[in-house]
Amino acid sequence: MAPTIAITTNTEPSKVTELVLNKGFGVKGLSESGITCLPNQYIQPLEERITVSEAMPGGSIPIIDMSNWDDLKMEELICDAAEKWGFFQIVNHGVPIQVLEKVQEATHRFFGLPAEEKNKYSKENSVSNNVRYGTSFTPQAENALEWKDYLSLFYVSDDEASALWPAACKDEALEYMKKTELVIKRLLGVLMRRLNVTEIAGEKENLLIGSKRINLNYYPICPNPELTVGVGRHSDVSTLTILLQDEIGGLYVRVEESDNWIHVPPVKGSLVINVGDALQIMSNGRYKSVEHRVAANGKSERISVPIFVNPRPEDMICPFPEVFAAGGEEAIYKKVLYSDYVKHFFRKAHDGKRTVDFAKI
Ligand SMILES: COc1cc(/C=C/C(=O)SCCNC(=O)CCNC(=O)[C@H](O)C(C)(C)COP(=O)(O)OP(=O)(O)OC[C@H]2O[C@@H](n3cnc4c(N)ncnc43)[C@H](O)[C@@H]2OP(=O)(O)O)ccc1O
Ligand SMILES: O=C(O)CCC(=O)C(=O)O
Ligand SMILES: [Fe+2]
Repeated sequence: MAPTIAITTNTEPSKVTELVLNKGFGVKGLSESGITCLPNQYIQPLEERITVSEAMPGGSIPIIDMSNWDDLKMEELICDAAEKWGFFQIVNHGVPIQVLEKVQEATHRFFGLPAEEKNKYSKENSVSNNVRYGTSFTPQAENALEWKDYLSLFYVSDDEASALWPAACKDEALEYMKKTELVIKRLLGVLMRRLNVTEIAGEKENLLIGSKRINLNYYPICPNPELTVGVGRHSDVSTLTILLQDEIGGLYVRVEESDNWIHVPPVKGSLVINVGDALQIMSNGRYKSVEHRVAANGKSERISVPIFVNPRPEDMICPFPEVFAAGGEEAIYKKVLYSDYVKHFFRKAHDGKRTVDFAKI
């Protein structure tokens, strides 16, 4: 049910916070309350807004067909894309389309629940830190809020997921995680070969795929999309992110340290893959964890479902020794405890690539 309070640009910030955060309506509740203009705390500074003029026309991140695993050309395309763009899309990846559609339906089902149901999983109310319903990114640290609600699920075991994840989405989220396991291992196998890492087992397996987090992102219709963002510029802190987006579009990726951004067009049945900070660190900067952001939309709601594949929280991460096999290359990142790295990321507002400076020598 939509909240009954009338919200305008000048509604007292505390009233907006009460509704969105404390009562758990999220920005979805704001959007459905009938607001016709954006409350002040969502207005982003000019330099953070997404303008079409910055978007590079014509260019595109690679779309890679994965139907033939023995194809050496495919391996080259994957590694080249991870080095140059940090982003690519995959098609014919082996994850059944029904699994993708079901997790999208489940995402709509979860966000369609009444606010008091969703709010049982807020930071304050959730029985576990591994299940969290929230809004924006880090509302307590942000000067301007972002137009997004999310549910974040940290995977520990099937039993824990069964017991703690919301019934509206747990089976579908788990199935999506399971059915993407093979393609994740294959992608990492390919990426590791170029770094002279021949086997993903033992410690390497922990460092590359030791933990997983799945987020369900919901971007409601926004009354002034040009004044705010769905997600601000950031790079993921994962090893690799597997992202399922719907048909709406709005994800932009920074082009090689320029001020240009490129749109990632929705391709039915595809998955968007991006390198995260942990892999940038472990590859000593060879693979790029690239800034990306999401525009708000004035006409349609949008959902996306990223799986963040990560080291385990207790792992120390640093460049793999194999990367230096050829000699002559110096380490540019030091050893950091992965959970310290993630906490550093979560405790500040989105600020683009500066998170990785935390691990710079
Ligand atoms: C939300 O919008 C987002 C999210 C993203 C995410 C991009 C990613 O790459 S996520 C992948 C991150 N990697 C992992 O989760 C695996 C490793 N996990 C860990 O190290 C730990 O589980 C932990 C995440 C550090 C949490 O450990 P815990 O001991 O429970 O620590 P806390 O003290 O409770 O939390 C630390 C700090 O982080 C905040 N936080 C925790 N979980 C989340 C979450 N799911 N979403 C947002 N924030 C979270 C928590 O509030 C704490 O901050 P305080 O200020 O309260 O101390 C990309 C873009 C987006 O827009
Ligand atoms: O919604 C999207 O397309 C991307 C979301 C994202 O970057 C994230 O959740 O880390
Ligand atoms: Fe991201």
